[in-house]
Amino acid sequence: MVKTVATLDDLCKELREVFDSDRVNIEEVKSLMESYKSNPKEWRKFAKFDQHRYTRNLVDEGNGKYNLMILCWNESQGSSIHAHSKSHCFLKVLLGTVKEEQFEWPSDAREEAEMNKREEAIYGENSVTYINDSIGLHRMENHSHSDKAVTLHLYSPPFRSCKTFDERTGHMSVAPMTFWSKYGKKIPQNDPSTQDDG
Ligand SMILES: O=C(O)CCSS
Ligand SMILES: [Fe+2]
Repeated sequence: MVKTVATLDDLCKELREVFDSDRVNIEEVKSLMESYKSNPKEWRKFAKFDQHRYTRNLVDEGNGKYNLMILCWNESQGSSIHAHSKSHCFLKVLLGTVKEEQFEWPSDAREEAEMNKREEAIYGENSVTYINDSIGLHRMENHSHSDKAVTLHLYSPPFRSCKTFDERTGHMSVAPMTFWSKYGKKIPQNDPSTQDDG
């Protein structure tokens, strides 16, 4: 019997229960996140936008099993192409729409080659998508030129850096995952605790 939740608080509580067991049931987490109908009143205290790049705002550290965070994307802001450090990545759209472009892993790290884009998809409000490294890489973007977007992400286990890739060459770098705010409070950006302490 798939549980449903009515509020963001209920979702946080149910997620803690679900992740109490050691095995992650991907479909169970996806349907739980899908059952929550986005209510800006419940998440706007986490929703901080920045003119320069999308923001990452920690909501819950899930007993150390996952990080739950709210990402805020101004018009046309997007991520780099990235992997998820062998973790599960669940993403729910809370406001607006986001475009996901999925890529193959670069075939050979030694030679420069344009990365293979496999497919792209647009996700609207309340939809949920899932990826992990065995599925591939992706880039997320708020492709709207007029509307903001807000997304809810769950990474399990939490990770503090991830591999990013240059689309033209396949060149890989490692990027630290920092938080713009934690539990609704902005963190001074030179504060080492901005690091994702996953
Ligand atoms: O956590 C990040 O910064 C990547 C957002 S797309 S899953
Ligand atoms: Fe991602």
